Amino acid sequence: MTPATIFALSSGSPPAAISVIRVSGAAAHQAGRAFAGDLPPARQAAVRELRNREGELLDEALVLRFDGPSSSTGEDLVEFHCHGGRAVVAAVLDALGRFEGLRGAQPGEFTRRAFENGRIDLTEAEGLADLIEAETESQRRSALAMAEGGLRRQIDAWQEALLSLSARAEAAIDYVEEESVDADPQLSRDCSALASELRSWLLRPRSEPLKDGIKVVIAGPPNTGKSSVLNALVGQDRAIVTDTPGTTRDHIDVPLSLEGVPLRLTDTAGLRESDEEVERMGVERAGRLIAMADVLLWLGESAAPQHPHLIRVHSKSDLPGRDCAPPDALAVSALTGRGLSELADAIVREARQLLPVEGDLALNRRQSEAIAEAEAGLRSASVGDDVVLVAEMLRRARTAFDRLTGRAGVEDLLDSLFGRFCLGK
Ligand SMILES: Nc1nc2c(c(=O)[nH]1)N(C=O)[C@@H](CNc1ccc(C(=O)N[C@@H](CCC(=O)O)C(=O)O)cc1)CN2
Ligand SMILES: Nc1nc2c(ncn2[C@@H]2O[C@H](COP(=O)(O)OP(=O)(O)OP(=O)(O)O)[C@@H](O)[C@H]2O)c(=O)[nH]1
Ligand SMILES: [Mg+2]
Repeated sequence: MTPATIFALSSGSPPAAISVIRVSGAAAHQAGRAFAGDLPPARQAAVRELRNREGELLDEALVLRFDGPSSSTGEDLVEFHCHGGRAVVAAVLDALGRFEGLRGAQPGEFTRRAFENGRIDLTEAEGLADLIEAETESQRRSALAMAEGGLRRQIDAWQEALLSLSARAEAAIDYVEEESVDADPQLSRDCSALASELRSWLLRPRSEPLKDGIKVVIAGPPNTGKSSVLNALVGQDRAIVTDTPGTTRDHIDVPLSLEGVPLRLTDTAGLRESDEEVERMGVERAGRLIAMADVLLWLGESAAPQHPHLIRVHSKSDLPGRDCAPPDALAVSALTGRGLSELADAIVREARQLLPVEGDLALNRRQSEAIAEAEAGLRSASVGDDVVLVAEMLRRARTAFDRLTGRAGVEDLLDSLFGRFCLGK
């Protein structure tokens, strides 16, 4: 059965200067012609009057036609670039809904069709979802590399290598018609080499920190100026500042992008023994947050906790007698702004070490798990002494890659992936 023809507003919510409405599916061209009079040649834009069934003019719009399979969905597709007024968009969507065989699209349904029609694989669809959610430069670059097939091409190369390993194993089986056939040592070595290549990919930083932000926690004794440093870095009065020690209780979380590096800054309660219950709870939380910090900013003179990414801050350096910072600390004043840009630089430097290297593809959890599965198959194949088992292990690795690209066994995850998209994508 041919899938329904779907339509949706693909651009942001009106009012807007222009709104793009897309129609994809077997009935798209017919509906487009009925709506716009006629359609321009494929991949060319033309201005058309859009009229409803009664002949009433709804809008003057730029119209684009794409002929499947050469379209983003792989189906026949029409785009209307309308004036972006609320009523215009509502009238155009309403008119489209009246055409036979057309229905409103679900979120992500255009992309899902692109996947189902083989225009993109699952890793590219994941990249597109991340691209639409990207808020920083590094997120954008990383998502785009995935969306335009960076990982897919790599997987294709691995699949090809696997296929030739499998062919060698199968050939050995066919050659000797015995129950058990000794493995070929060269084949074992080649399996092991491919397994090691996969391992090197698994050892790289993952993509999640790029999306969620590196956790930068500001901690230290009470009244050392932690909340003031947070406010100064963010450039906004987010945390309450008073001269009373113990002001901050609940932690304050602020997303922040510095030089395209995504961060989550957290201000915590000043650490001290307290008889007061709320403060004690705050201090407890601070302890947990310090333990989970990716980067720790430590304010105060007392011994800092052990941390692999520690930045010591000598705060209030504008005050008399606090002019000079210890050699391992940065002199900062939230009041005058002294040292703030050095502090920002230091944070960015530490955070970068925890993020994927620019230009390297970073894997998400699902992708890592599939590659780990393929690696396990290859490792077993490399130590297998019976070539029948070796062939079986290589098949297991191939299946893992098929799941990674969405060629097999992924029905369960399609709804959750495509549900991440906005309507019209
Ligand atoms: N107006 C508009 N802008 C858009 C999109 C869109 O659908 N409409 N896109 C939506 O994702 C993105 C662009 N991606 C696209 C990907 C493939 C094709 C496409 O027609 N591909 C054909 C033909 C390639 C060619 O020869 O130029 C193909 O691959 O066969 C179009 C857009 C972002 N901007
Ligand atoms: N002169 C000067 N005063 C500062 C500076 N930073 C903070 N202060 C003052 O120090 C006091 C405490 O600042 P906060 O930022 O609330 O300190 P805190 O570490 O968050 O304190 P708690 O939340 O109680 O742990 C306030 O009176 C601030 O105005 C600074 O750079 N220079
Ligand atoms: Mg505070």
